[in-house]
Amino acid sequence: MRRRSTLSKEALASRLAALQRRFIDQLPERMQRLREALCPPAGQEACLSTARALTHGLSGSGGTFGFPEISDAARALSNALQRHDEHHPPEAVQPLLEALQAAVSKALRQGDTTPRPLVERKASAPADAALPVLLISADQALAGELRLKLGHFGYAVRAFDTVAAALGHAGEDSPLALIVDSDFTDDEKGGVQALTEHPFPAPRKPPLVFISARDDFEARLAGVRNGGQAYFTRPVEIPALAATLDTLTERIPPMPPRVLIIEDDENVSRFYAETLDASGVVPTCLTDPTRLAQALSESRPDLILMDLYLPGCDGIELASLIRQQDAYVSIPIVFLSSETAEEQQLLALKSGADDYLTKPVDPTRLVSVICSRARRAGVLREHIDHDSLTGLLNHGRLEERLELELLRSKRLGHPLAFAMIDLDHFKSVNDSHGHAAGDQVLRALARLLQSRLRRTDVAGRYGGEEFALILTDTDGASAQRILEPLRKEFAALSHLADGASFHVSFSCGIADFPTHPDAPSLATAADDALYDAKERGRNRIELAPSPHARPAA
Ligand SMILES: Nc1nc2c(ncn2[C@@H]2O[C@H](COP(=O)(O)OP(=O)(O)OP(=O)(O)O)[C@@H](O)[C@H]2O)c(=O)[nH]1
Repeated sequence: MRRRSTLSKEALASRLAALQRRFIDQLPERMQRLREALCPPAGQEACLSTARALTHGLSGSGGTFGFPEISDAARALSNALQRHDEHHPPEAVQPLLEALQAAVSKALRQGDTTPRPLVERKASAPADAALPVLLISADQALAGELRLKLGHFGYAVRAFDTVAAALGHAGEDSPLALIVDSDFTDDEKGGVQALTEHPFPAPRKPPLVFISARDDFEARLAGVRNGGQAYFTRPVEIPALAATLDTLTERIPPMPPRVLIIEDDENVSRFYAETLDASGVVPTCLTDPTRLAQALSESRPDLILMDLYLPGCDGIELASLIRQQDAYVSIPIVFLSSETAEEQQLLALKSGADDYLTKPVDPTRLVSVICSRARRAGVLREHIDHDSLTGLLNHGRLEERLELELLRSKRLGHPLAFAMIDLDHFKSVNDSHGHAAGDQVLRALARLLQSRLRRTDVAGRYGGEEFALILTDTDGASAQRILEPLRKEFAALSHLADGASFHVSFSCGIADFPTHPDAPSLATAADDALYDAKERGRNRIELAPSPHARPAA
């Protein structure tokens, strides 16, 4: 599995130091422009709008780069320039300009101030390591079922019937998760509490998952109070439990949250980007608000971090513009500004913003506000965008992704393959083994697709027993070669229902870009190829011919 590389503390410090250096290097030129705007050479007029923009920029960025005196002096000058005629600076401007110059000169002398403290990224569990799990349950049947079925998902379950027995072995097993089957009755409570009250006999206390026959408020609350990070009611849905274990053990690392930074000062924007990047967030910077639509559709952010003052329009207008589009109604927007007036902050929040950070923002606060909001928004979006049975992208989102990936392929001149997969004789699977067994088959295929495809590929549930795949940078023939082993592996997979074992196969149709130039023609061609695969006997993959190919004589 590919992972994002972790930026070391030293590497981040050196990148931030470089940005700070750039900020310092630009100070003389910024001051020169400010002087020209406020005290123009004889025969020229002052230009207060330019001076306001320059002082505003300095007040926002000074503190960010460790020079709060520059921010304070620039803000004082900026305030003095408000409500004055464009070409007539107030008399008080000279001492304020000199105070700013003094702060700037001090920064230039100071030169190499160290950047602020950084936040370290959390290490995650290795992707392919064996995953020991401890189970505490007095129910032998449940223990046997979990051992067998979680074993299919790569977990080695070791079961104990009491907390004391499990704790006795936890030191040697170093489990990555602990599953406790409990009904939180008075008898048992002592045992469950022992988990939280006694030091865990391993270097790291593993995440705790409760399984219970109870689904009432008191039992769920007891689960939370005893440190449970997940709660399942019996009968346990094993794939859902396995998916939760995957997340808690970080076997499948969560997608890093994406943040779009809209800030016209490139230096400041890069500072936020570097700080967030070091905390596991994927930042995209936008300095020109007129390119907002493209940035939103390409970066698909979980959160927008936006300056309140931007060239051409202000942040409040931009937030309203974003909120007026259905697709972006739920994206959290956090404003950043050196504006401390409460009235202005309230206005920003009224326009649809979710939070307001005052510049200069301490990097630790920036990371904590942005990461927690972006992660929660990401989880919410995962639920909205994904099919609840298989966890794959739903039909609507898959179509959006196809449009987006096509745009990218066109721009880069790369091929793209679109594949449609349909389970064979699935009606008879449901009829013979029951709908629940049919659902298990759908999940098994989804899991196989997720585990075998590259992270850049996209898998979705197109409809009932139909799936679709987008394989980027891949032509049709290569896609066929990639999917052939998957087809064989799936057909060889044994499914179990009521003690009986059975097999299911799938048929697949593939079409590619640029042979088929747009989303509708790709989908139609892949669907036709799928129909051919069914006609030719099922359990096979067909590649759509080029629409320009001459039919065989
Ligand atoms: N278990 C389960 N079955 C589903 C789901 N969605 C659709 N199906 C079933 O999938 C079956 C599709 O049947 P058909 O379209 O007749 O096709 P088929 O039996 O797969 O036959 P071929 O596609 O021709 O090989 C129907 O019985 C649907 O009820 C689902 O979410 N769960």
